[in-house]
Amino acid sequence: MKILKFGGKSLANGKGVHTVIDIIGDKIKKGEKITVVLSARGNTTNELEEILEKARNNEGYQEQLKAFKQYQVSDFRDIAFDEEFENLDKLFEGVSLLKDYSKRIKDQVLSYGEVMSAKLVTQLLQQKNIKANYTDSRTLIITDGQFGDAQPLNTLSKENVIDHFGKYNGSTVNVVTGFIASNTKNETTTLGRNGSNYTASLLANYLDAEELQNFTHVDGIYTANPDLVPEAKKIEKLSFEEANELAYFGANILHAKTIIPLIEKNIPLRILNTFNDQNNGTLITSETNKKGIKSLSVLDDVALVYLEGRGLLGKIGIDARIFRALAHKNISVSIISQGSSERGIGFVVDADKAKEAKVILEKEFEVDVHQQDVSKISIDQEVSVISIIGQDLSTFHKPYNALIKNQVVPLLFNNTITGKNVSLVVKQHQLHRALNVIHGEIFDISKKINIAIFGHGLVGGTLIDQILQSRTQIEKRKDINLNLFVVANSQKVLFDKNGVDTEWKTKLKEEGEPYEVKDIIQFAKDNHLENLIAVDNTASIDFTKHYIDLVNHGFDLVSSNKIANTLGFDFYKKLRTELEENQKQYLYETNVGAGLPLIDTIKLLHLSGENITRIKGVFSGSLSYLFNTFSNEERPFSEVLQEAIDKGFTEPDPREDLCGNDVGRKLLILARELDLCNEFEDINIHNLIPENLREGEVDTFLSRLKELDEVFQNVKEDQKPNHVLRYIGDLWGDLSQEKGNLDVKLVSVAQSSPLGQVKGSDSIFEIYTESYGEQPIVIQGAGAGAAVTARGVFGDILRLAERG
Ligand SMILES: NC(=O)C1=CN([C@@H]2O[C@H](COP(=O)(O)OP(=O)(O)OC[C@H]3O[C@@H](n4cnc5c(N)ncnc54)[C@H](O)[C@@H]3O)[C@@H](O)[C@H]2O)C=CC1
Ligand SMILES: N[C@@H](CC=O)C(=O)O
Repeated sequence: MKILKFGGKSLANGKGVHTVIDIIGDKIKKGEKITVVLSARGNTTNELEEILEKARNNEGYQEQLKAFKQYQVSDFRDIAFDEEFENLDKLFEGVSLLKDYSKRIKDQVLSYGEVMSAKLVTQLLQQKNIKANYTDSRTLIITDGQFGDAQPLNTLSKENVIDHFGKYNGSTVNVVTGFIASNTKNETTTLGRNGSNYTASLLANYLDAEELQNFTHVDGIYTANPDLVPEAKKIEKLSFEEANELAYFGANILHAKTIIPLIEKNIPLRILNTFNDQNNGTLITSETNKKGIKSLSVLDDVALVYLEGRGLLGKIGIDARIFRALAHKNISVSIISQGSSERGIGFVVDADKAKEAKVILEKEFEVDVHQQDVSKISIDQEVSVISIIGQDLSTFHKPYNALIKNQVVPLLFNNTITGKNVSLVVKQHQLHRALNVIHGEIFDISKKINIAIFGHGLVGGTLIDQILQSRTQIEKRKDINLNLFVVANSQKVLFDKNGVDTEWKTKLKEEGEPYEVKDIIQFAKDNHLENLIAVDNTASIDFTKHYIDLVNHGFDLVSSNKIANTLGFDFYKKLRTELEENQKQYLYETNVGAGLPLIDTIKLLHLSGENITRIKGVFSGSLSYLFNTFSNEERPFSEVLQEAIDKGFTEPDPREDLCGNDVGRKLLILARELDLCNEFEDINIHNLIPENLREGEVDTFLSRLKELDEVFQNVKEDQKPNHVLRYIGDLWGDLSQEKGNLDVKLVSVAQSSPLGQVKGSDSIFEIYTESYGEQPIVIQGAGAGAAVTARGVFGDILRLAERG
């Protein structure tokens, strides 16, 4: 025989009950032998509890009671619950007169939920000519007298069940009330919340059932609650042991006690979806699967209790006193953690017991507090417990590190020695993010990286397109899901927590809204987004002022913008301190040489102790293009300059290139990589712009480019034969001192020299070191351009994503 158990949501008005009747009908038609166990319908139990509370508090419960009755019959006009309604009326009236109720009365009130549910389904089955027998479990399951959480007396209950099914179970379906039972005085008791599952597993055990099918409103057990973790996946198979852990740690689809009667008889449990007949659900059996981590589960109605004191050190019996005092008041403790110094112990209790627990402990340790042996007994109500079921401690560093990187620092953690489970207590407001971070880290699914792009001009716009084009491939190859949740310019932002698509430009125009950077931080927080990266593709000094705030709110930084690295040395240091404190990273490979691997190379050489003695070269892609072309071709300077601008080689304001600032910045960035403390003012810069063109709007400057022609034609003609112009950066001097010499200048070099040979928009960097002597390491290649720069920024994003 199979036991079919249907939960409240499966039995709700509308599609619910009728689908249940169809499922039962189909099974009967196929000749399957079944017993049906039912919960109360929809929200019935909660409603009854609320009405009871209102009755006690004299709050006027009549209206809610009326609506409750209507709900029970509204979809079924020919079903009468006169007797049940009359009894409920009397009970509530009594409670409102007494202004109080006992647990015994509460059990009586709640029992009507299951009674009406089972009566209704029995009658509906009978109307379909299916032989059904309403079975009140109070005549079968006998318990102790603990109202609200009664324990079954197995021998008696088993006898009753076998006897009943012996009499009534031929071709008739017994429709049994879940959750309710009775004590030996024939008073109604209940088996605790989710007790219907327990009823079903007790029946399965007593009747040696072939399978227990638990019909719910979800497709099975997931790797995490899909409401909190969108990437959660259904688990096909679980062992009883794992299911037991899940049940304990809050997967309320299972009742903790449910599993034990099934394990005893090795009866498989299948979790199914009433509303999806196409799915096999999750099968729970005694078979263990060695594959590892199974699921994340959450307890969120809990509080953390913490007892601390120097005088506890080495004192015997402290823990015993804590647990005895709490047990005495029936307060159950879970997740315990104690430091080896024994100076403090933290543990978790149900949230509604926390204050009581504190009072009990304050009383128990009154003398110890007085003697200053105990300094603090505190509670934190705003916590949740996450349990990683199947987590081995040997790989626990992965989710743990990911949490820290995402600014979730667990308050406490503990593991089981035999099972593979680790539980973490986290702040409640961090639960959502923590779950997604751990889930992304431990399961075989892609890790989501949430990226905010600031600036979508030449570089930023190209980057967005490159990411959107490659993200599917990257997800396949690297299990990394690049989610662009923000695209912003200086005026507007487009938010999409699921990631913008190729229509981002139009959407930003039409749906973009004015913003401040703090709105983006708040959006990430509100949507519990993890693995955050802010990408700066602006040329704005204003935006760099937000770097520290972003870092403090959990963002890593990637930047093509050179400004932040070339502001005052104090800011440079402060940013790095904040990054270190927050365990965040800042990557800016494109700051020098666009997509060329220059900064990384310099960093590695320096870190490995290689003494860099000089760095020299053509640092600017735009000025390289300008002087390479101008030196070799007989064309006006302004025409070639306009070409460099049109090709996207120059800064948004090309005067930044021509005045030498851009090369100066690059030189300073490299100097600072070598731990030199130079400031921007230390750079000797040869400004190429005649003084009369330096001030004013960029458009005015662009309209006067021709005024540069004569100046540069003269410079070109003043050179020695076979010489060409190059605009170079040079970092030299004793680089072991606090500061180096930084020069930016226009030089004339022999065409046959390495610098003279540079072509197109190539940059060339000669790195002189002690080991390499006179022969420098040379890095050469495209030093500017939107595509190569965006690719470099993309590389930095992937580096961060992989480091996780
Ligand atoms: N073009 C190249 O070859 C290379 C450029 N870079 C750097 O890349 C950065 C971007 O350059 P382009 O794309 O050429 O500039 P662009 O002028 O085309 O784009 C800049 C974007 O930033 C936005 N923006 C400006 N201020 C902002 C703010 N406060 N907040 C948000 N957005 C803001 C603008 O609305 C615009 O969308 C610059 O810092 C440049 O130095 C770095 C290496 C090479
Ligand atoms: N304007 C810059 C762009 C790269 O940093 C250059 O020309 O090199």
